[in-house]
Amino acid sequence: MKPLIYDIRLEALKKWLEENGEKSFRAGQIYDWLYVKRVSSFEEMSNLSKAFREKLAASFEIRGLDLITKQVSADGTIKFLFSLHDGHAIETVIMRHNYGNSVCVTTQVGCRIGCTFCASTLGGLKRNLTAGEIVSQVLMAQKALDEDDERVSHVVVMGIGEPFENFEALLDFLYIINNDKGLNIGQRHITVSTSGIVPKIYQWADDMNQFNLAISLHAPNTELRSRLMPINRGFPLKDLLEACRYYVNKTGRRITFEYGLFGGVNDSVAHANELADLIGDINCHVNLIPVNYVPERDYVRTPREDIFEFHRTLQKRGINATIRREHGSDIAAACGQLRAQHAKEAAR
Ligand SMILES: C[S@@+](CC[C@H](N)C(=O)[O-])C[C@H]1O[C@@H](n2cnc3c(N)ncnc32)[C@H](O)[C@@H]1O
Ligand code: SF4
Repeated sequence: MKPLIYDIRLEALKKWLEENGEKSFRAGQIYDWLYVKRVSSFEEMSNLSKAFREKLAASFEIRGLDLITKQVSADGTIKFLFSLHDGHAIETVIMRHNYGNSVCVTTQVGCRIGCTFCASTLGGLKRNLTAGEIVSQVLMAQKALDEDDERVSHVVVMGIGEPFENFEALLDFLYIINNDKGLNIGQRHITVSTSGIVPKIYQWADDMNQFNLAISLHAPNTELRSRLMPINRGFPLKDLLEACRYYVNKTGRRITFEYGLFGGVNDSVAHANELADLIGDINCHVNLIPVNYVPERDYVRTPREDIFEFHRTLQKRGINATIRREHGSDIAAACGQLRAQHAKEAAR
């Protein structure tokens, strides 16, 4: 099968052009058609010769994603369920903030990490997405925002899948959306979230130090974390935090810890104090996430007052923390939930 044109970094496209007897500056023109004018066929690239367009079409696909369904929430959140060329379904979300529009992208069809609270992992991992399939999600979101003359200003890699398990495609994706000849989304406006693949955190700190990093922490001690996230057995909390300290020291940047509040599991004042003891020496921000209900999982919500109490405890201990604003809470909000619902309906 031909690769997607959206899979290709600008430098790689220049190289391909040179190897195919074309001028490398054409790469910038192609990027402009793809990411600025956002055409959906090679024929529309009118400043390229017909023969050249045919050559491109013979080597690359320019296919977008097929929309299966779209849910629009009262707060403006839009959740898309897209179908890939092989029929797999993935989710992409646009969230509206006062500072801009952020898009949450999927990196894998499913996930093999097996966190006990997450809908994305219910059917295991089917396959990795290519860089172009991840880029296409941002493009589809941008095309939807074009209708309101708005732009995608931020990207969060927090959709279905573990991005650090699809590392090469992730890096290609990031370079493509960051390129100033294309979508030009600033590195500091892009956040990647990982469940804690420790060796990749070191690599990230060394090579990708202008992009934001978030860690799904969810527990203040290693026993509880192993119960919630089986990855903690392979990469225990102590090693994970050492990698986080390395990131902060190496980059001089703050790291984000995501901490889901699961009722009666990890949400007491004692847990908040234990968390403060654990991360108190790290330049960090804690994002408290009230658990999204997933029917297949039996976690329940922490009562509102207890969420505030947990937050206050962290703040009193000098930990920078916020409670995540809930986007689209009136629609299937938990990541992977729309896809899981779709799979159930298809099986009926
Ligand atoms: C779906 S994951 C994708 C990125 C990466 N695999 C990770 O775990 O960080 C994005 C975030 O959603 C959180 N999450 C997953 N299921 C959730 C649920 N039911 N309620 C609240 N947060 C959830 C994860 O812990 C993680 O912080
Ligand atoms: S939270 Fe992240 S790593 Fe864990 S199962 Fe869900 S997608 Fe995978």
